Amino acid sequence: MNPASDSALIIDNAHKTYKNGFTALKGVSFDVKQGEFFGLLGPNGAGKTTLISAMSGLARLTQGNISIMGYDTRKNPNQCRMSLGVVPQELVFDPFFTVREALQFQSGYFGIRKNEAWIDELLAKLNLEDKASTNTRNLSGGMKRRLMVAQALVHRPPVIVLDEPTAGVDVELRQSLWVFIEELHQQGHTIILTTHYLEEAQMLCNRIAMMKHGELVALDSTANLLKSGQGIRVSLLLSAPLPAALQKWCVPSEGENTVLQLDEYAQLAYVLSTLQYEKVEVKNLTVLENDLEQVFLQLMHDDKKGVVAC
Ligand SMILES: Nc1ncnc2c1ncn2[C@@H]1O[C@H](COP(=O)(O)OP(=O)(O)OP(=O)(O)O)[C@@H](O)[C@H]1O
Repeated sequence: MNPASDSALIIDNAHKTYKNGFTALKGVSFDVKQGEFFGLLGPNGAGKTTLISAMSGLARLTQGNISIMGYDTRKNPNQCRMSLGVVPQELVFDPFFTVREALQFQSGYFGIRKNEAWIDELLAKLNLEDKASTNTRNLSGGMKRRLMVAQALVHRPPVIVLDEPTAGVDVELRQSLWVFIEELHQQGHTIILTTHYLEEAQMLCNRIAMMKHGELVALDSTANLLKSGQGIRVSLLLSAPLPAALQKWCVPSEGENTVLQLDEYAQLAYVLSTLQYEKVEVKNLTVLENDLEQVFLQLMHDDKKGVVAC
């Protein structure tokens, strides 16, 4: 590690234009400190995987620099490779290996010979022990996903990037995966996570970057992003259907409650007086907390950029 750097990752003005002329990254810059649990969020096509590919050396930036644990990806590719473990989105395996062989092969790729103790630990932590001798082509999707996680960790990298690690993983496994990742985080690993499950990002990440069309549109602590959510949401249990005059604020919700998204508290007074006038009784009223999904949707539908504190 470069002792001068306390950053696990520095993205400096990253641009990427693919051969077909499409520009997927338009000058992205941010810094992830060592030990952070960092979220990289954005809708499909925002450029997250392109950025991760550039970190791991699979894609070359058209302009800009990336450094990992103080090492430049172009000047020190080997140190970067050793410092980084990427769990990719795509499930790719050599179908002729068993689970254990795949992990042994991956260890060899990093020049690590005696890795059995750590491989056993990874198999146990990821509930793959009884699949150690199973051929990778005979694993279920969720098991393959767990093997991808194990493969990314064979060299105990200080920086771990997880590109949608819970896609296609059932609830129980998802939870056990997060316990394990949280354990690695507690041990000092830097975790960078992309996910479309925003409640996971809200629960796990200390800081979050949001991307849209190859640009950063927000970068702040999770707490500050939650505070930045505009408007208020109220959940109402009503004695009769919502009057037509209030339908414009109604947002989809589960259960029998009606949820309204309002711009300001003054509108709540109007809602209550309209309900009273229409003789609709309010049996229960709850002001809902902002959640990351709401902030995300606001930012994605907003033309303004919300890039804030680093
Ligand atoms: N090899 C390529 N050649 C041309 N365009 C590409 C290539 N790879 C990706 N793109 C385009 O770059 C954009 C960003 O893609 P990328 O996979 O980085 O997005 P993403 O944020 O990871 O999306 P998702 O959430 O769907 O994984 C998309 O419009 C995609 O079609």
